[in-house]
Amino acid sequence: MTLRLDVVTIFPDYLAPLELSLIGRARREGLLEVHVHDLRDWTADRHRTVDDTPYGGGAGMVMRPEPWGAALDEVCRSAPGRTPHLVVPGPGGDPFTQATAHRLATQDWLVFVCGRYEGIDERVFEEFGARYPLSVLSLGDYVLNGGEVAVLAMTEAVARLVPGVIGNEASLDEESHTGGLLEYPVYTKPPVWRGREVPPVLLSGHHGQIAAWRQKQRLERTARRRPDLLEGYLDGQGGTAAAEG
Ligand SMILES: Nc1ncccc1[N+](=O)[O-]
Repeated sequence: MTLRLDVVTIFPDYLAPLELSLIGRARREGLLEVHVHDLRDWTADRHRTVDDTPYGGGAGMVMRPEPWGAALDEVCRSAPGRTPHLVVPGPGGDPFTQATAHRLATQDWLVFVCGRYEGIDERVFEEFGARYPLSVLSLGDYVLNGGEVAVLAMTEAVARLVPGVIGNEASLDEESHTGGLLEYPVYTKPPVWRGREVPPVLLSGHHGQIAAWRQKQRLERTARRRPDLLEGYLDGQGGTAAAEG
């Protein structure tokens, strides 16, 4: 079944890049179905108000529950036979990792809820979290002004895992975070550039030596930049990988 993505946002133009390149072609080829909705279409007042002052005081504005309720009631019923998995990007969410991307890529329908301002009235999450699977996910420990940028990142990470979306599936196997290590350095022509040579092993034609060199590079690079990942990888390998060097 084609993966369907719906996005509800007050800045639909922010999601225009989903029309381009990888995602755009996948949509045209029917591998993906993407619908972007303007939350303001579900407001009832002349000013199309989506926010209001926070109960309990404090700075900023909170997104009102009524427009979200009306929007998600309609959007979550727009694909009979499918169950929507709601995804709420937010700085307080569970970490969005490559494993998360793989998990979401197995769903057949993701509905992204893009909050702005200081967030969305909590009762929206209670209401829809009681009816559908709902995940609050974060790209990282920093604060963006809203969920749209995160949705672009998450949809790209998920969509490229859908079979057929990227031409060369083999390249998915050796990327960063596949298998728990960072990727090895890559080189192409010319063999010498500004006096800098390509590592000779890569020109040797010895595939076993090349694979060993690449694995060593992945371990060294991960140890240097992401020791946290290395720990997880070694646990998975029973801690022998480091000993092998
Ligand atoms: N970090 C974030 N800040 C605001 C909205 C969403 C976010 N995120 O990472 O998904």
